[in-house]
Amino acid sequence: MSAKKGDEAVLPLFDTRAARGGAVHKLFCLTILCGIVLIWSYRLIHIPRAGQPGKHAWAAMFFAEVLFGLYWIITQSGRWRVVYRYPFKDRLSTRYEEKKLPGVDVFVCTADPILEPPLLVISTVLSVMAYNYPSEKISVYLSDDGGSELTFYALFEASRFSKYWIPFCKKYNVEPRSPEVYFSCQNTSVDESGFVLDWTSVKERYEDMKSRIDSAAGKGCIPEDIRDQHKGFSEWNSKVTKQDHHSIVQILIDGRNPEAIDIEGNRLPTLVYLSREKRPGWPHNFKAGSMNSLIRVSAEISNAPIILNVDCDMYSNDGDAIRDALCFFLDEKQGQQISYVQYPQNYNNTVKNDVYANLNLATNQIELCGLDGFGGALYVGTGCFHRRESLSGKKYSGSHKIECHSVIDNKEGRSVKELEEASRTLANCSYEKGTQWGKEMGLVYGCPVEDIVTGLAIQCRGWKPVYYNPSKYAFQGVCPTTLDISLIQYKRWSEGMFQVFFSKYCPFIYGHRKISLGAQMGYSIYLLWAPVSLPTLCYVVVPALSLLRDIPLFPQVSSLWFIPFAYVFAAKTAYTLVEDLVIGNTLRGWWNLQRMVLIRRTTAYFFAFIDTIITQLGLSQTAFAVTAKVVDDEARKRYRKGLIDFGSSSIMLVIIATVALLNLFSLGWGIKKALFSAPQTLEKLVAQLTICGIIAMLNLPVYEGLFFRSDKGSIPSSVTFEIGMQMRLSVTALAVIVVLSSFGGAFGIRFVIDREECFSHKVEYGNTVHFSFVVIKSEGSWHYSDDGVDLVVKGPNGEQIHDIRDKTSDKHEFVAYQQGVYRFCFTNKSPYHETLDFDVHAGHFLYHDEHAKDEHFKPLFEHIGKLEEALYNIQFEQHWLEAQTDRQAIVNEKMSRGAIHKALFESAALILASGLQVYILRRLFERKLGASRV
Ligand SMILES: O=c1ccn([C@@H]2O[C@H](COP(=O)(O)OP(=O)(O)O[C@H]3O[C@H](CO)[C@@H](O)[C@H](O)[C@H]3O)[C@@H](O)[C@H]2O)c(=O)[nH]1
Ligand SMILES: [Mn+2]
Repeated sequence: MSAKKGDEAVLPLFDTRAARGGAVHKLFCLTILCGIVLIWSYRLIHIPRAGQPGKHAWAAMFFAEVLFGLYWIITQSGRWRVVYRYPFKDRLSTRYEEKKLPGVDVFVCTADPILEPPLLVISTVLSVMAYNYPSEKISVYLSDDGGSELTFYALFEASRFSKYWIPFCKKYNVEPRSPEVYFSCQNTSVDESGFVLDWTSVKERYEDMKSRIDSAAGKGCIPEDIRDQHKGFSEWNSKVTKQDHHSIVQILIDGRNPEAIDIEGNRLPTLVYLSREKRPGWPHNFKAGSMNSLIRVSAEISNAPIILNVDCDMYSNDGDAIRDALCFFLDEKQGQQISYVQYPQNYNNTVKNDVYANLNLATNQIELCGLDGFGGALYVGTGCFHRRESLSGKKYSGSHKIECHSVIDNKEGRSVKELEEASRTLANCSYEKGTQWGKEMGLVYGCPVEDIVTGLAIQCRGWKPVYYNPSKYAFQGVCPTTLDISLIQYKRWSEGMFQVFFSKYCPFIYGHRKISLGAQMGYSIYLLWAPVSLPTLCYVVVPALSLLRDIPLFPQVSSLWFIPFAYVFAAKTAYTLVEDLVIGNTLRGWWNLQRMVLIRRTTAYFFAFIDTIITQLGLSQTAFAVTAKVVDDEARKRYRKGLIDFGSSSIMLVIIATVALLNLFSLGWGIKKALFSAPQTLEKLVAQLTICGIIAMLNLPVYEGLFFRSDKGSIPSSVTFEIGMQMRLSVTALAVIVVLSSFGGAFGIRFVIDREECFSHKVEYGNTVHFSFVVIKSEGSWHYSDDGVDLVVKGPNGEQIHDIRDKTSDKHEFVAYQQGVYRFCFTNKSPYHETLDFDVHAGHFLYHDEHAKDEHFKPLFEHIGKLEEALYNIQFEQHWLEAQTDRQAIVNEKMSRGAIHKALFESAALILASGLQVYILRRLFERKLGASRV
């Protein structure tokens, strides 16, 4: 070793390499940028002139495209200078003896014994206790914001089980070191008899422990005989509640004690339970508050220079991760400036094709590396190694060598009792009063994404963070397995991040001259999630609505202007697709990701946007809704099957369903138009049709959830109901009718009638025939009358079915008991020519059918039937409204203005309706949050 030492010392402990292919990528970006600029130009050059319809829709599209374009520019920072990190832990081992390695304090945070079951928590704790690292240098701290005796009990059990678990892990180098995960995998094909014996006995112990914890959880109390085994249990009495209790600090294993050893006689890591004081009226600042207490308490007890922070569900998946991370901190040249080493968030419960897009492949493998390239590696709250100095608020000042002290036995230091006493004070509510904690020291308070903002603050103090994404996951956690949970999580993130953008920590201001422009932009990729909801909503609503009203918003296909639109869309899509496939996604996984992006943007981000504005106005405060880590068995099964769990009737579902149905209807409508009108019309509407078509395809599972599924994860009928009630315009019905019957023979015509005019319509046996008419205008513009027309309907044999007299509008329906040609004859008795709008529609109504006997389908068909009827009413009403407006327009001699006003009115109504919806949604949503608030 001594011979090699000389040249070893100069070799770096890690390497940073830039990704290949940079130049080609930059060129590609340039072409997209050109496309975007051309799109903007098109919008500016072709603004509809006064009098042309669709001005507002045009403005909305321009607004959306400008925001999309700008956001796209910002996101390029994540791909501009991608770097990868390579630590060399072999060099570390040769350079540092075990004794010389620094101590590591591991913080595990938990907040709720129901959402985060104690068994999950202790599995994480056990996994970090079992690192391939000198045990006496590891101290594990569990912060329990739930203040739960059960969690304490589980940790107490874990402290005993660790005596078997740690030596077992190290002896056979088992992975992963979470006992729960390890034993749930089938992994005993090794026929070393010694191993099998050990495996069996450790597993038995584990199962025993599990059943004791489970039974305590079931009973809701800790058995007396166990309570007597540790003094810590006396901390709990009837007065202790989650929101109101004194600080509890219990050192369960004192690593300095030479007697704290495992069954093989090796030292054990220190293990500490902490539940900081909580009092009503004292803000506890969620996870940030918990981390800051941990920083102080651990400083008192072990004060290791390196801190590893994991969430309670993020177990260690690689026994060597500490050594990898140390390569960065201990590197002679660059190590001293490094503040933290962040690992990506990976999950062990993702499913094939990833329905909720939890994998974040592109983020983990590219974007975060891109940020790292600009010196802006994010701190994402878990799986992060910190330098204690930088986390506690110290500025980078040039020399920060990590002290590697050896362990002192407790005989020389303070007693466990003294340490616990001292620590308790540090975890009291009042301790931080008048200090810089939460501001300049520790994690930053006041934001639901304490991690991101703290990382930014650390960077702005001159430190250089590192993002390291090893091929073997260092940590694995639990990702959301229902749509609700996932959207609530994304809402917290996007809201928290948008708040940062508005606060003094806005990277462009706070980071000005402190971090590079690339890093400032990189942060903004995430900080601006919430506002991206606005252009997205424009794009999923406006083209569809305009299609319904035959207003083209895009250049026609034969125009050169069509090219930039098509290019930008195709290039971007192809790029993300290829990228995703290259980094290991499947085609369906990518497709699911597109759907989730759409859903997140139109719901979670949108609500986050609204809530941020409200918070900015000082009207409310944001809470931290803890992500549930467990769901019931049925929900788990649906998740495994890849079925979207729409779950409870969250208000977000109303938006999801509305967007889905609106686009489906517009698509149907557009196709119908395309089939029955001149090709030029089609050419103008191709782009909108495509947009609606893609959105409809993305939403296939939503339609399934609305109409075809009946399990608990399907969309509850209250959502459909809410759409109907709140939107007035029952999009649900519209969609269904288009799909089921619009091709079956709907017929709408506007014509001028002098005296008499007849129409024939062929009808199948058993069809229900709906018809309606509206008198739009009379010929002379000065003449405004309520003169009506007569309508006589006759069947194939000349029998009279309806006789309507002197009406300006009417609608009826009848069932055709005979197949053949039905005649509709209008008579105009007034001396003027009248313009008439006439609609007839013969549908094969499913709910009239006898064969719908299957109990399973019957409710569905009834539902559809009702919807169909509802649609017809709406269509009729729309016609009537239109006719009224046109009539008005004639009177005013301002036809076009009238149309614009109408559009305005319609959009205003829609916005109003959505506003109302949002309000109700918010209230509901808040109640939902309230339920899981900590
Ligand atoms: O009052 C609280 C609330 C939460 N937590 C803990 O914080 C962690 C993260 O909470 P979780 O509900 O799992 O949030 P996620 O959305 O999964 O968390 C991501 O995003 C958060 C910021 O929004 C970060 O704090 C997390 O570290 C990061 O993993 C969990 O261990 C909780 O126990 C507390 O300790 N105290
Ligand atoms: Mn989590």
